[in-house]
Amino acid sequence: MGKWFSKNKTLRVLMVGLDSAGKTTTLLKLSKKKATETSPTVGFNVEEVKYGSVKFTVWDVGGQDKIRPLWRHYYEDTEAIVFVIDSSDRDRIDEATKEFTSMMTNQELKDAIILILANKQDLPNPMTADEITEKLKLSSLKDRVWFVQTSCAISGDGLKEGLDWLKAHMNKKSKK
Ligand SMILES: Nc1nc2c(ncn2[C@@H]2O[C@H](COP(=O)(O)OP(=O)(O)OP(=O)(O)O)[C@@H](O)[C@H]2O)c(=O)[nH]1
Ligand SMILES: [Mg+2]
Repeated sequence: MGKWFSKNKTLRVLMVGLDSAGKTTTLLKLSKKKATETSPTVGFNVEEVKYGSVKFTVWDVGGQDKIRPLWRHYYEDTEAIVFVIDSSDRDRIDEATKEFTSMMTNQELKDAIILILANKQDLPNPMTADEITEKLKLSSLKDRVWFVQTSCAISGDGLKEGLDWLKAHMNKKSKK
């Protein structure tokens, strides 16, 4: 139990999802860096995000299809996955589901909690949290702790709620 109760625990968070979902924009917003125009991530970005008494180390990995095989190199010791979705992109939700489902079979991630960010809620007619829950087949996941949070990475709407959820559930996990 020791490490979970230590005061200054840093939580390792891995942020993945299809290209252009809004991962880097989310990271910039969380780290309060000046939001600049992002370009597609080739490789990764990492930032320490301080949130109240908790520190998160957030890894943001590029999501273009050719570099998705690199995601797995970041799995080790990941305590939380943040899977970011462009909620306005109905054409690519099946592709997102495929990547998500395949990730879920990886043993290294079996204990990681899962926050889905249903991002780009500011665009017209976005998929709702319920629709995304259904598309990603989240209810069929066994023994996983997951949650869908709607967000807009540009305004920051929903990001605080996402961090609150991560914080609450990582603590809960520790009390098992
Ligand atoms: N309208 C809107 N646009 C967003 C939002 N989040 C990100 N974007 C835009 O979407 C585009 C892609 O955002 P990125 O953060 O670079 O996407 P990414 O997931 O890091 O993409 P890769 O690095 O290629 O994997 C940029 O033009 C962002 O400004 C959002 O919540 N709403
Ligand atoms: Mg990026």
